[in-house]
This record gives sequence, structure tokens and C-alpha cells, in this order.
Amino acid sequence: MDSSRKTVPVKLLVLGAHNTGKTALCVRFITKRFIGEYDHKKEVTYRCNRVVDQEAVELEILDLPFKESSAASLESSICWADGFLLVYSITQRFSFTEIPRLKTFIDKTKHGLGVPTVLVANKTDLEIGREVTMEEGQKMAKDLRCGFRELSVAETVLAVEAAVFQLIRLVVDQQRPLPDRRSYMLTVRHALSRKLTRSKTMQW
Ligand SMILES: Nc1nc2c(ncn2[C@@H]2O[C@H](COP(=O)(O)OP(=O)(O)OP(=O)(O)O)[C@@H](O)[C@H]2O)c(=O)[nH]1
Repeated sequence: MDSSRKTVPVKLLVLGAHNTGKTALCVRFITKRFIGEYDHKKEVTYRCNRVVDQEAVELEILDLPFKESSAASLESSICWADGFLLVYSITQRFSFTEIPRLKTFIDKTKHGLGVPTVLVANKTDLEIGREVTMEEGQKMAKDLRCGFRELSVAETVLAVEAAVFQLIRLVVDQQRPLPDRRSYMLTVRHALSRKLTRSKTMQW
């Protein structure tokens, strides 16, 4: 890693309905351990440093427990954050149907549609109690323009890390000047290859 490069601050907000495993996910990411029950039910900010794609990242993750918090306090947390993990439980349909409302509120507060967001479908170890299919999750993520991960916080730390890292990459990418963004480069590349295919077709 280039030591002259600056550390990138990244602030993530974890949101979702009650009991979806938001705290378990944060604790799993930070400590690598799954801890079944938590005493605290207030908001907590976790801090740690990670290296993502050779970029040093100073991470803050805010875990907001589900409660009837005022729109104003939710709004200020959304303004604070650079990226969002929206968590639902595959065993709790209500937590899934809540997601679009949250995403709309985030987009409205951030005044944009390209807000870095990853949708996390948790508790896949409880397959027998599944109420939301993976296809439904994938479709919602596509409709809301989010990344998507199905995982079990209880079962595997790697999938949790992959979800958080995916979100960090989206945030870091968005902070780059437009021509340096991976997403921008991909869009340009796709547009060029479409154009090339068209012009080849026209030759025939
Ligand atoms: N089986 C299973 N249980 C899980 C998983 N993740 C979390 N849980 C359990 O689900 C319950 C809720 O987890 P929390 O992390 O407290 O959920 P939360 O979303 O932070 O809940 P609020 O603070 O009420 O908003 C706890 O009993 C966890 O042990 C998982 O992947 N599988």
C-alpha cells in the first residue's frame, strides 16, 4: 500500500426493522464474533480501520436500533452517513416490506438517487421460517438500485465482511472525481462496446 496516500473516512448507517440482526451484524464485523443477545438498545457507533483494495479506510458504523425515533433524528443520522446497510430478516416479511420506505426517505434526505446502499437479507440459517425468497430480495435491490447480499450473521463472518466491504467500495468510488470512478468507467465501457457492436452490425 502506498504510505503517502491519505486514510479515507467512511461513515456507514445500519437501518432496518426490529430484531433483524443489525447489532449482531455490526458486532460480528468488528469483533468477528456472533453474540446472541445484547443488553443495549441505544444507538452505538463502532469505529475501526480496514484496508479495502489497498486503500486505508477509517470506518465509523452507526447502529440505530429500531424504534419510533423522530423523523428529525433519523434525518440527521442519514445526513451524517456516506453509505447505508438496509437490513431485513428473511423470516420476517414486515421487515422486508419496510425497506422501500426507508430507501425513499434516504434518497429524499440525500437529494439523490445514487446513494451507496447495500440491501442485506439476514438469517438464512432459519430457512424453515423463510417468508421472503431470494428472488424477491434480488428484485427489490434492483428496483431500489442497491447492492444485495443474503447471509446469516450467525453462521458466517465472511459474508458479513463481504457485505460491508461492498458498501465501502461503493462509498469510496463515489468520492472519487467522476472520470476516476469504477462505476463511471464501467458505464463508459458498456456504452463504447454497445456502439462498437452497432457499427460492426451496420457494416454487414
Ligand atoms: N438465527 C439467527 N439469529 C440471528 C441472526 N442475526 C441476529 N440474530 C438474532 O436476532 C435477534 C435480534 O438481533 P439484534 O442484532 O439485536 O437485532 P436488531 O436489528 O439490532 O434489533 P433492534 O435493536 O431491536 O433494532 C437476536 O436474538 C440475535 O441473536 C442470524 O443470522 N441468525
